Amino acid sequence: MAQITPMMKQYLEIKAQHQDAFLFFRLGDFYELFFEDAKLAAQELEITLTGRGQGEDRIPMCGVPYHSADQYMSRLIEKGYKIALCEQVEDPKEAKGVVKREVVKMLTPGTMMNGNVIKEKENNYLVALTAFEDQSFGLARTDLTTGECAATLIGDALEDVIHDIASSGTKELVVASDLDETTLKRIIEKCPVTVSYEDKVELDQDYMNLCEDLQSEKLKMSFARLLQYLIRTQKRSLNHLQRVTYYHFDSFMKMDTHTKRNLELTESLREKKKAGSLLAIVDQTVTSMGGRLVKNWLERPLIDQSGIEERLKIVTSFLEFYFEREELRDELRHVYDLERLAGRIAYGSVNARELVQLKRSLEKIPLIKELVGKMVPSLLSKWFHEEDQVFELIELLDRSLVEDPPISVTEGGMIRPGYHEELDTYRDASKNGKQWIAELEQKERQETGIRTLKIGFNKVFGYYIEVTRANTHLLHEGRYERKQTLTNAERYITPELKEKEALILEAEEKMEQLEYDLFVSVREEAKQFLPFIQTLAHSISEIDVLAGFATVSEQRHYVKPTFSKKRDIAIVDGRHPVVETVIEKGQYVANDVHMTKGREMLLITGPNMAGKSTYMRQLALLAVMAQIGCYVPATSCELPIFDQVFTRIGAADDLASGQSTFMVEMLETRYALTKATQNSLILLDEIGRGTSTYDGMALAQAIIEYIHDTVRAKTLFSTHYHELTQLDKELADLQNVHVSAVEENGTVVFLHKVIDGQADRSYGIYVAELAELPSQVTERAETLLKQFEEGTQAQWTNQAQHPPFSEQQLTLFAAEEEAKVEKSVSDTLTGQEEKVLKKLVKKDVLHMTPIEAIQFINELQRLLK
Ligand SMILES: Nc1ncnc2c1ncn2[C@@H]1O[C@H](COP(=O)(O)OP(=O)(O)OP(=O)(O)O)[C@@H](O)[C@H]1O
Repeated sequence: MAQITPMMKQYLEIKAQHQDAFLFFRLGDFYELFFEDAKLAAQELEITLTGRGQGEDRIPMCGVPYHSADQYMSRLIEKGYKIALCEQVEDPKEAKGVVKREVVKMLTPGTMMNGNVIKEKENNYLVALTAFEDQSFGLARTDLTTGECAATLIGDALEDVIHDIASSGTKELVVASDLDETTLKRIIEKCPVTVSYEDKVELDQDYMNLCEDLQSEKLKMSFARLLQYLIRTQKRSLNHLQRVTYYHFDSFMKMDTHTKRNLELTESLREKKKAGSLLAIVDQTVTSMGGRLVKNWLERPLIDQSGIEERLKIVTSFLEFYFEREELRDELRHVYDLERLAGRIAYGSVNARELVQLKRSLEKIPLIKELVGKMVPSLLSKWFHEEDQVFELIELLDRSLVEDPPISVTEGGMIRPGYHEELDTYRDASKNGKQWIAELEQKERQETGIRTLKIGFNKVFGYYIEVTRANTHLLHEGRYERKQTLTNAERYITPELKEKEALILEAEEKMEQLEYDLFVSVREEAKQFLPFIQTLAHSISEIDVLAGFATVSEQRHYVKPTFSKKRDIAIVDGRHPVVETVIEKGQYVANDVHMTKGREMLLITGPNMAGKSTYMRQLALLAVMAQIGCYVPATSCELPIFDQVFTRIGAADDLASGQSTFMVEMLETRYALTKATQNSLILLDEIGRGTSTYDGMALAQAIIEYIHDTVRAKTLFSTHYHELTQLDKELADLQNVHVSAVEENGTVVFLHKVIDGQADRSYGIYVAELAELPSQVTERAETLLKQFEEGTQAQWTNQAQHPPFSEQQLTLFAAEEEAKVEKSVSDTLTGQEEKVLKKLVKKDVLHMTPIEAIQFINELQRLLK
């Protein structure tokens, strides 16, 4: 670059400080982006890339208008980028040289307060990770939109850290710049979040009180990193942050990301949508706050029995009162998102309309409280205290704000008459002035005799008297000053009109300013109520979630689970909560699960598609539902409280990490074998199928033996290796079960019923037929199967004599196809036609050029002629 302008110099200096973000550089009415930022933004936002300067020095540039910048910024944030917002911080008229500019705020995925990134029923977490010398980790998280803050410590287990970060809603991770590279890489591989850096870990004096509940220095340090990052990037009040709660990582049922995904807890595997997940079934909430809470609960089921039973007890009570519960839910529907509203009050971004919505929500509280009191009187004091504050806040908002204020806070129309004397005086002045003008209009009409004379207002000329051209001669000479000429009319002013105008405009200007100031003071006053609003929000969310559990339990005929001290599983007529809703009514086959002494492990065999995976997932889902405090789909259900659930079902979701499917399967299995305890649940689906039969079978057996003898966790193991069913003779706690199927007139009927004993066949070829594989393949497979079963497979092991199956079969198909064509062609056609058709059939059309094709058709035509 030959020469850079002073402004570019300023740009480059600021950009150097914000390498990892798009620098939105304010230039007048635009935010401009330069160099690589411009190229990437133009591509991501599909806007035109232009340039600044000439020739070789031309700098790539693109820009977005200031007034519509929000939508562009949100789109970048949604894609995981960060933005440094650089504003002009002095008045350009007063600037000497280049206008002073500063980054006033960072916009990042984890710190957004609004825009598309913020999903109504989802948290938006920013997580800070601190690695300590003793190999332990500290995690602190916050959702800025709600102010929720929490922290935990995790011993030397990166996997646990990853699972905690991966819990849904984490948008951004803050780490120290010297965090070990492999550690960071492993985290990012599993949870692709935006990474940011913060090295300062001293606790800011202003926010000390937030950490009062944190006992250890490590926890405080972890939270301090988060806080320092927020202070540095947000540069504004953070006083809606709530006290940091400590959560013990071990106080929840642990599930790794793979397990959560596989059980389709919060989204379906294929479509990655809520529909088809367990969440879609158990989330019957009617508020956004409730929606977020139920998702959180699903991510972290409880393991403390009293906590679970407290929730179940409430669900039971809600179930007993149908009408009250429905009325309660109707009331809850009118409750606004109090948590996020609290965030906006604290941030100073709340408008009058939202405050009125807050008031209307608060007005619902007394009735909600009364209904809750009828159903669960014992919880009233937990959920609703500080009742006075409800009324105080309602009173404040009612007294100060009109019923239907505008969204804008600068154009007046928000404050209720009678709230402020001075404002009322200005309003009167403005109103009287307008009245005076209306009267003047009448007077002028009479005096001049012009019936069409009118008084109007515009921003440029203020008030004016408008007279059509034809009538201007009727005006008194010298009294009216002409201001504007229109096609058919003239506009005039008079000294007395201008005098009144000054009074009216002054009153209006003062009124708007005063209204704004008054509104800000109401908003400030509302800030005093923040802790109360936040607590209330939490109670409302809990009530909403639990009333929703009662609703779904009633609609779908769930039962209350009980918990076994002996670690027994006794489920009668259990159903898969999601599958039962998608198959035809009455078609779902309920299944029992009995796992007690002597049958701690079930080895499941049965045809493909019979329902093995459904049965396995069903058990895990019932456990999760029970431990979040919901009833479960069964006739009766006794379960242990599981500390962890491990699944190895399906594969191919880790291809991005560059590992083979089989390797991933083994890694996940290792994780289960090393982490599971006697109180865990392990689901292993066809382990070993990713390698050769003997390897696979050997591994499967060894894994079963290891779990049986050493881990002793409750385990479901499905397999197609029927040889493994012999293991029940040696392993005292292993029981064979199978999903039954019957053959009727050559077709297989899947009964989906799981019963004790082993399956005799897999019916894989039958499923292949259902999938309409070419009949040559399935017929050949039948023959091979017979040979295998007759013990003649040995000859197939010699690869040298037999080409690989696919190759041999393909040549076979090709020859057969050709013979068929030749035969059918020769049956009906003349010699020449036959020749043409044969030529056509043999030609490799897909590899011809257009010219070759034309020549070829020409030749065929010639033959026929
Ligand atoms: N208990 C049941 N009642 C009714 N239908 C069921 C039941 N269980 C499973 N199904 C149906 O059968 C389909 C296949 O079930 P699933 O995937 O569990 O079979 P699988 O035995 O694991 O098959 P594979 O061995 O091929 O993986 C399900 O999508 C569902 O539609």
